[in-house]
Amino acid sequence: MSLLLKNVTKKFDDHIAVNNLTLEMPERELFGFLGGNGAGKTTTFRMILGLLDQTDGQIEWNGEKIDYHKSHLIGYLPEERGLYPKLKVKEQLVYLGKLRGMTGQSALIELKKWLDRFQVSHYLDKKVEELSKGNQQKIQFISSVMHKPKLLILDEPFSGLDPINVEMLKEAVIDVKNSGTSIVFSSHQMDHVEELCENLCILKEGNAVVKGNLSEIKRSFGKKNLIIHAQESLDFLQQMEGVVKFKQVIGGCELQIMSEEVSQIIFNELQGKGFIRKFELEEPTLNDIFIEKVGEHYE
Ligand SMILES: Nc1ncnc2c1ncn2[C@@H]1O[C@H](COP(=O)(O)OP(=O)(O)OP(=O)(O)O)[C@@H](O)[C@H]1O
Repeated sequence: MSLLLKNVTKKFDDHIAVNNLTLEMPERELFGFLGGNGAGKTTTFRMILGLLDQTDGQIEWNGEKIDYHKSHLIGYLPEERGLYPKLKVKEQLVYLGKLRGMTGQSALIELKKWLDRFQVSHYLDKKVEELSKGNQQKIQFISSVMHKPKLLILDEPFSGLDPINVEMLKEAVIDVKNSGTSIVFSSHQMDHVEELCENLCILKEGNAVVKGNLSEIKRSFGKKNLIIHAQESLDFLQQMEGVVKFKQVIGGCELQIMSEEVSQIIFNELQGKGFIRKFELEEPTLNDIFIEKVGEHYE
């Protein structure tokens, strides 16, 4: 059951929010969807779910159009979190579970299981407005997965969470994937995508500027990172051919180089100088790729 987007375009009046996007997202995988603010991620999600009509192109999941309101097989964590503040967690999530085809009893069992897992069992009878933003997000996540969807769309699931809760949610997302759910998620945090996804797409102003398998994307990027620690200044390296970026760090420098061959030339240059403590060649990070392709800095 893979998700297929074929030449999908969305226009808002004259503005093209998503431009001729073609993607195949493999089933039972975590697929990363990246892009700067306003790149078109949420618009794409809303089109996948049938909450917004595309201007052009086709979107199919298992060969069919998705209607989020009718399908019990879909889960969605929207960017603008949408729980009712005045309702208690229990009444609200049991109600939402029933909308997704669960019995009241099975919804309550699942809810308790998840609350327990997230170490917030005592929130069962609390009103949503009494919970912190991060804890509200955990509840919203539970509402998107408790009916065991086959396709799960998470719009920036980790935003606003502290590092401990980020780890907790990451583990939950991996478990949901391992239980057979296909997951698409957006994030501005490259390290999360790097850690979780095999395949991804980077959008820039509605266009896919990078897409495919993460390892292949890194390999085909060509440029590498080189970390050198030395006792003496390495400033002279910035003048060398093939050095794209040079950054001084404590104890040495970090370079971006055109190719692996350049590291050999630098290695030869430094040989015999006798003051090198560390010489490490690394693949580019997703952050490096994002900065080059989108032209903005993300940490
Ligand atoms: N209902 C709408 N009417 C008009 N323009 C819209 C509408 N929804 C989105 N847009 C425009 O479409 C573009 C894509 O927006 P979208 O919300 O999909 O971006 P995003 O990648 O999710 O951004 P962010 O990371 O900031 O959440 C933006 O230029 C936005 O202003």
